[in-house]
Amino acid sequence: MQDKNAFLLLRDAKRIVVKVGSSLVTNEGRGLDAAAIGQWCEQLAALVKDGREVIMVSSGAIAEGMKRLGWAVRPKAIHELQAAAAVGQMGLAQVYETKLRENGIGSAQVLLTHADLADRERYLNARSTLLTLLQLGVVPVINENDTVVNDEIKFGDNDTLGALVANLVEADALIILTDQRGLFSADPRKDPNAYFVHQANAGDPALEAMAGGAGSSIGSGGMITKILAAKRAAGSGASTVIAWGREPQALIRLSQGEAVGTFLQAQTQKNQARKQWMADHLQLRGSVSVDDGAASMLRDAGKSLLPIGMTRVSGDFSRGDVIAVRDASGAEIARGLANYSSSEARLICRKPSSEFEKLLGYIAEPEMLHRTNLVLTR
Ligand SMILES: Nc1ncnc2c1ncn2[C@@H]1O[C@H](COP(=O)(O)OP(=O)(O)O)[C@@H](O)[C@H]1O
Ligand SMILES: N[C@@H](CCC(=O)OP(=O)(O)O)C(=O)O
Repeated sequence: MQDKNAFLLLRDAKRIVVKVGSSLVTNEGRGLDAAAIGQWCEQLAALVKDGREVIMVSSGAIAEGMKRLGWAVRPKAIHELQAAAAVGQMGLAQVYETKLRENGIGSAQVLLTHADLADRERYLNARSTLLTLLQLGVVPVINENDTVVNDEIKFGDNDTLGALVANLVEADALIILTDQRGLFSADPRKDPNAYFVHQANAGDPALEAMAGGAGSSIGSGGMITKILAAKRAAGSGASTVIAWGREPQALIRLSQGEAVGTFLQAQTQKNQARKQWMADHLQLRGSVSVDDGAASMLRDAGKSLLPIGMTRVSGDFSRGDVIAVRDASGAEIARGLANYSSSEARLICRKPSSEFEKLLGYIAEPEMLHRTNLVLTR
């Protein structure tokens, strides 16, 4: 179902992932566009001050590295691209840090690879670090960790990375800023008759037929990766906007519900998507049984599960595995991602968090299952 003016949904978007492409960030490869980055940072800061949580996914490391190394032509050799990314990332992080600080907001650099998100434990680590940063009011600035990935295993374009980050933190919206006003029925660089698409359903196959590849030599994915990113983001309930990065105050205007760019609406609700994801993990790795107090905290008070409320740990599972929670009668009441492995859980079962350090030698989280990582199944 499509809303009459779906952009209005963005007024309630609490957690937003913004993605900017290489051509915008580096002024078509001429060098980091500090003024443009400054304007996005000013808007990100205003959104944080308005109580929103924002994550910036920024490309541009390779293009900026090439500029700094004096390379006019994009190298073909992977190790040279990786070297350029390492050089350029320094500049990228520096500009974001400066511009966000000038607006009174802290920033953090996070470099991710596909392997980080495919591995359950690293996935959970990335997720809790990002959620902690958001809670602290800090803006994470994310890019792919280009120096350690090769062609076969990289995201390649940051549109995909933006969508995976939106999935990871369960964002309400993904805003992709690019060098076009949004999606057209065909590449406007090639087809002067292409018409503008105001809004559509994310995942509509007709959109894939409209979208072409990159229009410039700087960008890498083109419109097709943005359409596929919108489909992927919709999987966890996030709608996507594709808008022109130089549109004045685009982020602020979008957050006020104004129609700027193309809106690709997610068809599933966030909670539903999460439940589905958990339900699909049928192969449970284990379970924990809980006492009546903990069961009621989970079921009735919407709280996390603390080890002190656990009575028994069953199975052999690792941090990040999906496990079931059973009440005193043995019935499953919830499932979620374990913060501790089964052997660690056995050590801290029935214990208060003040004792975790003594028992484990460290403390990861006070909860066995955090509220944001669990769904009630009964
Ligand atoms: N249907 C379409 N609508 C709009 N742009 C399109 C379409 N098909 C292909 N493109 C091209 O996609 C380009 C944007 O993608 P890309 O160059 O990868 O930018 P970015 O660096 O922002 O990711 C546009 O400049 C445009 O030429
Ligand atoms: N990680 C790469 C970005 C890859 C890329 O070109 O992405 P994009 O311009 O968003 O299509 C970099 O920082 O250069």
